[in-house]
Amino acid sequence: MDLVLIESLAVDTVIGVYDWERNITQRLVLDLELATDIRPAAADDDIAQTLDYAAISERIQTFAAAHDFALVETFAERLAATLHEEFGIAWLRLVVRKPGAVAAAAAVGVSIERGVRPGVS
Ligand SMILES: Nc1nc2c(c(=O)[nH]1)N=C([C@H](O)[C@@H](O)CO)CN2
Repeated sequence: MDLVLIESLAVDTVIGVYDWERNITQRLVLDLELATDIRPAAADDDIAQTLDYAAISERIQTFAAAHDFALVETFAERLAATLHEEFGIAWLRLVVRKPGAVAAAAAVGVSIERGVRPGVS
């Protein structure tokens, strides 16, 4: 299985369960592994035959700006569904980190895998 990678993508969004978090934006940092077969794109040297990490990164930015979830769990789940629907991604791993949320930790967050890994039944 091949992967397109997006690492340490910083997005700003309204996120949090506490009252003081509802009127500010905070930074989330995302890592994504996106399953695809890169061979057709490589054979033809054609961006149209692969997952465009620039376009996906831009979509994630607009997603973050448009939503105001309480939980990072909800952010992750809804973003995974959006990327699956709009880009036809068969399988992905998404890590959402919220730096600074816990002072003693470098970051806290969630990691999810969604979809069916190509070649695995
Ligand atoms: N599992 C989670 N725990 C907590 C979350 C969360 O989104 N998922 N959020 C908070 C607060 O918003 C916190 O990040 C504020 O610093 C607490 N626990």
